[in-house]
Amino acid sequence: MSLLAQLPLPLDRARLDAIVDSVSPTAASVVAGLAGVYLFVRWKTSGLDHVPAMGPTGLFTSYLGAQEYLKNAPKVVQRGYNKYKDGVFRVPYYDKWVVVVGSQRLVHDLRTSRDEDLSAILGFGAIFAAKWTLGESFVTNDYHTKVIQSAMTRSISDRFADVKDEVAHAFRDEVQFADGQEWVTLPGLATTLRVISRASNRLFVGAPLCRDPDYRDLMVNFAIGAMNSAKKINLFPHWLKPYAPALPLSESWARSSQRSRAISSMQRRHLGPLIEERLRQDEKYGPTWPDRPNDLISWLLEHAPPEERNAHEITRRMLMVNFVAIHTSANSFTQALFHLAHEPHYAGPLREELAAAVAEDGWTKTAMSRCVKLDSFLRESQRFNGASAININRIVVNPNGFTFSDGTHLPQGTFLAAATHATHHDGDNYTDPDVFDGFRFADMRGAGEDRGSIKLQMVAPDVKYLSFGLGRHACPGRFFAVNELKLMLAYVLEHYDVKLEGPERPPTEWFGTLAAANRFGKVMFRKRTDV
Ligand code: HEM
Repeated sequence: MSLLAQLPLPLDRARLDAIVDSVSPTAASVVAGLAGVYLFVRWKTSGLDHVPAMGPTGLFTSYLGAQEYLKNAPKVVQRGYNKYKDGVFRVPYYDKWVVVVGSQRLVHDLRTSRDEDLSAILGFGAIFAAKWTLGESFVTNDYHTKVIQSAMTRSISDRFADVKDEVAHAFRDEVQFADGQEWVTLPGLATTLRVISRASNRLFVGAPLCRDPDYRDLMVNFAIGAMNSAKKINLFPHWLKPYAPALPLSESWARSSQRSRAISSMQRRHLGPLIEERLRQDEKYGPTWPDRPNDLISWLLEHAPPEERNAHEITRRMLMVNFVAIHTSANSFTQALFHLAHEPHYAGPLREELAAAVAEDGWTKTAMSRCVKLDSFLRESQRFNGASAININRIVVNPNGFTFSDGTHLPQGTFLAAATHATHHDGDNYTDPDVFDGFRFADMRGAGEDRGSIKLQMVAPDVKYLSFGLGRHACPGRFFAVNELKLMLAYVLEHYDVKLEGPERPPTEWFGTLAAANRFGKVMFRKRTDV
């Protein structure tokens, strides 16, 4: 059976067969020859023979392992973790072996590693096939990360009221009741995506643009297109990746012409005039003119290298930031919403806590940080569901390789990651790890001084809680994300009762290593009468 024929995805078989049939015998021999050389080189040069493998390691048989991994990534990682929890093991991808770090001591080595040894941005770039989905500059200059860490995080308090206002408007627009209708049923993920995109963009570009349906659709479609394309491009070996976007197997969106069109539409129809006006004012008055908007456009312009201080490149950066912000947050919120709808008994204590915090501090960031149960509920949902079987993706860039504190050595070019899902479901780390316990972290924080401690808060990564990564490259957007998610859940709790249509919580959907909230899961909303 050919390798293409073995791809286990929802690919259109008829189209696939047509492509294979249309290839001439000469072209087929050339491709087969190249593939043979590639496989041989890949097999000989991985330099990972000392790392135990999950699945066959033969020249061709490792692809069967890759097929199995694509279908059952969390199970394969779990098997490796059960066996090699104190060390490392490797799992087969179609284009490489990935070394998975199980041991907490070695995960700590990841946390403290230097960029000269392990590259996070190259790891991130590989996962999202950034070269073909977001553009090369995402990897070559990640100044947007510094912007998020500094100006954006500093502005959360100042812009809190705006984001709260947008959350309220967005939910009111989404959850519409006909006359006399008691319950309204909505798709969880799609509804959340629209609310998150508005709330985030209230911070990024302000109103009314954040509400413009055309702007929102361009942003969300870019994010969805990039994600879907990355998943498919990563099924191809490195040498075929440049051609992958042109094949009918991958999203037409990933072709550079389509991507350029998406960026141009956003620039022409929405962001271009705003950015150009901002540049004109900056030129005239310097970067501190009165009423200069405190938003992402201003922050990016302050930090962009000179060659990127133009409408096209800033538009591209805005799309990149939306890409990293929207999917992750929407996924996290939808999972938490499914939990609340599945177990509505959590609503009472959460509402009580919220009412007390708001009575004390009003609708502020300080009030949100008082909501220990709300924080715990969201953190537990991220622990329980996660977004990936493995994360903290790194690539060894030091030509001398990377050596862990237990002496395990990995050569330059090795791709590695931590066993997030298995760590989150390890009975040594959490009591009853496979049970969703919304107030788990609130209970762990206790009632004394530790209650206010940052240690078990949602924003605080540690070796047992890896949803935001770890170390210097831990998610810089997490401070904003957590406040936004709390505001959204707080709004839902205050204004609606929620429940599911059926008895089962919509199961998480897996694509290879990536986990996502169920696309088809629905949530029912009822207006609360006592507010
Ligand atoms: C619940 C929502 C979110 C989750 C679960 C999440 C998760 C993550 C994870 C796992 C990483 C990789 C960390 C590592 O490798 O150690 C990451 C990196 C990153 N995230 Fe988030 N994220 C979220 C929201 C956001 C938001 C709202 C933004 C921007 C406003 C953002 C911007 C970024 C950026 C720029 C990086 C790359 C950091 C670097 O390479 O140094 N994220 N995120």
